[in-house]
Amino acid sequence: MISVKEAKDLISQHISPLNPISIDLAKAAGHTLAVDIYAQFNIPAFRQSSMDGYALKFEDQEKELRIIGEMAAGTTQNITIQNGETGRIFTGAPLPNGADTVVMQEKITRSDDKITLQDPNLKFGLNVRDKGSEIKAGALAMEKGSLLSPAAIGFLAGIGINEVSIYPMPMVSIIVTGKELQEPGKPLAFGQVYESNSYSLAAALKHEGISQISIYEADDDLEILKKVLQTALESSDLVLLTGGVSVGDYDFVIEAAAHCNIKQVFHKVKQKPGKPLFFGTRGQKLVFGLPGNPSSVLSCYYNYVLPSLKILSQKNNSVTEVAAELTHPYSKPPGLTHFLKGKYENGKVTPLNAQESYRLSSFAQANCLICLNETQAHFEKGDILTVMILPN
Ligand SMILES: Nc1nc2c(c(=O)[nH]1)N[C@H]1C(S)=C(S)[C@@H](COP(=O)(O)OP(=O)(O)OC[C@H]3O[C@@H](n4cnc5c(N)ncnc54)[C@H](O)[C@@H]3O)O[C@H]1N2
Ligand code: MOO
Repeated sequence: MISVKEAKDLISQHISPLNPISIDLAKAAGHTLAVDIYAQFNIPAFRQSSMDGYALKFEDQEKELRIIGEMAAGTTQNITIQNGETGRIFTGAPLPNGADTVVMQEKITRSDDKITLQDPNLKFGLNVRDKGSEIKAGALAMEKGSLLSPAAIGFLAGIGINEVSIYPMPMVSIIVTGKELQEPGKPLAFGQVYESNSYSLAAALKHEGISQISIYEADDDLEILKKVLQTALESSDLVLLTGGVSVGDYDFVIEAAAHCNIKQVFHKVKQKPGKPLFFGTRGQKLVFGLPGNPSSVLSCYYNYVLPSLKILSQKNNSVTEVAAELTHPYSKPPGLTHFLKGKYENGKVTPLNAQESYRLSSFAQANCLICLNETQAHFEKGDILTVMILPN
């Protein structure tokens, strides 16, 4: 059995980013940019006013100025002003030729086609957005690796970009195994349990912006599982199986994976929950066999699957690790790393009740996983521990 660290290292050694694709800017939000983007144009493309007012030559500010025309936003024809002249102008409109400054309309007195200024704070170039002042043609607009946030999308649209090269999100298949599984909402017969792993996993994946998720059910039947796994592999970058990775007579994941030419990277990790975790690859495709207990599934998701998504999509999604002070003593046998469901607040962390891996009630209340190292058995109140803050 390998350690948690060895498992994490092995996973990262076997994953590379998905091949970038070009998509419409409008669909790119939440992705990571796969190339540097350079501005093609000066933005603004022309000198424009940032206020409703009057455009003038600054040197004329003391004079009475005659209005010789108007520039509205969107106008395609320019006017030219001479000394002693002004142009009525609106926010976003091009500056008339010859003008260098805009006075706000609140700061003038107008009579017929004449204005006089009362603006002691007027400066040369005031209320003018210079050509290229947002970005100059040829300048680096956004670096490869940047997150396409709403603001980034707006910025790129504003400099005329309509298509971007991004790292795609993986296409994911979830395969839940187990003859005992029943759909929530249906009556529960003797021996059945409600199927919850596909729900928690799909919710976690959607939280990361993954939308292409296929869910399959496979009975505890090797032939069915082989077929389902083969189908899932054909249409996915990442396959998450739950259940069937332990040593029971009906645990077929390892055998089905071998049959589907999945190269085993590891099986079993010195951890609780999630000891029988399996990880394998087929070419660029990744396969996780998550131990079926609902809490093991999620604990392994946050520890191994989420960091893998980060590499595939180049999106910074990882759980944050912080150091926190333990509020109560806690003991465990040495030999396995334990991940406890906990509550983190103001630098302190408290393990919750109901840590068993078949239970999710504590996980549903938790905001973190507390990492208890493999070799240590006793943890005292006040000990400083590593805590993984979970995404909401
Ligand atoms: N003799 C041993 N028995 C077990 C060992 C072991 O080392 N020796 N390991 C235990 C540990 S730890 C875990 S974790 C489980 C993992 O077993 P599997 O991955 O084979 O999972 P299953 O047996 O199929 O299911 C475990 C448990 O989870 C429930 N389950 C499964 N799928 C779902 C689902 N989609 N939704 C809700 N609940 C699910 C299932 O009914 C079982 O109760 O093995 C231990 N045994
Ligand atoms: O490792 Mo299992 O996940 O303890 O129940």
